[in-house]
Amino acid sequence: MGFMALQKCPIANCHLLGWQLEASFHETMEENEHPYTLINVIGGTNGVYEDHVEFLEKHFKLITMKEFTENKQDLSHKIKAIFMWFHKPVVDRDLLQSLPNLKVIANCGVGVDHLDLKLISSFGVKVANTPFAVSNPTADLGMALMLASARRIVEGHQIAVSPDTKCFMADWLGEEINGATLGIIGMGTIGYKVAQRARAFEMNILYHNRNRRNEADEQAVGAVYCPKLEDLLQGSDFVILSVNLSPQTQKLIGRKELELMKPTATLINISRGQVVDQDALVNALKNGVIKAAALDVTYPEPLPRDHALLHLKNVIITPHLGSATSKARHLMMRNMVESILAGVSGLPVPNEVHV
Ligand SMILES: O=CC(=O)O
Repeated sequence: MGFMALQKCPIANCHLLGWQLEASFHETMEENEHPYTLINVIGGTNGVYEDHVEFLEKHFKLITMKEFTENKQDLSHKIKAIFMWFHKPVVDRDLLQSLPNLKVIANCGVGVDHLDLKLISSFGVKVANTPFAVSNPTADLGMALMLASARRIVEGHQIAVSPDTKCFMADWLGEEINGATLGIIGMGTIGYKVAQRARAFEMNILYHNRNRRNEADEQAVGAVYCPKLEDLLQGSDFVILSVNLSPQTQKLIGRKELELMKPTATLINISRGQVVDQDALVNALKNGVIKAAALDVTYPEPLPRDHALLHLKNVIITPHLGSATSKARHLMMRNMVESILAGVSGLPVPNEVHV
């Protein structure tokens, strides 16, 4: 059944890895031994696919947080892995202390800012994430937000469907991204994939990153390194944020940075809401300091319904859709399953996140 579930998965190039791990896992498993996995919620409506649940259930007894909380004494020694789907369950010192045989936490998505990696590692537990599954769809979404904002697609839709619309306006204009300058803050895998896409749209590309990319990478997308963030902010028509959230990137874009941007510029955020000082952003958008913002992430998510960002005409907000494609979600699940199988078998954990 597990292998059938693998075959159903559309991500063909992962079959072998999954199968190998499955086979080696069996070799290390005692007859009838079942490592337990703590899983927060299962069921299609929560985005956990039934075929992957079947696959997990072949190897693990799945325990929900509710079951665990109700029967801690019996279960705590048996649990070897945590399947963390969209930041749940919350992993804190109390939970780690109550799971002495925990080996691995498989986290969906790339961001691990919700995990205390040092604390987890001090318990001898490994963490894995799913960076490759999310990078293409997140970069796509960055482009989609940039285009939607530049071409006023959301406003256009509202006009097209409004019962008050009698005729379409010839003077209702947006901007072209072709020939414009895109500043990419955070040139990791996602940032680089944004650059590849922007290159195809014939944009000029500036980037700012902790480390400069090698010359071949820069040349392949025509990206110019800006060691100083100010230079990127001053020179860009669109600024996209694709950094990890860390103490260094918290409120990286505040009032001072927004004031350095062109009054015609648009800020796009596909990283984490906390990278932007939202009060400063609201002021900048209200006062014409920058032209517009397109945000896939906010702080908190969702924003309170009376939050100013929800009521500004020059803002587009999507509900954290970066990895929200069926292809990405399947691949995330598969990668998590692979990491759990490896972690409980004492094999090197694919996509391990190091402290
Ligand atoms: O937010 C999405 C992720 O962390 O992958």
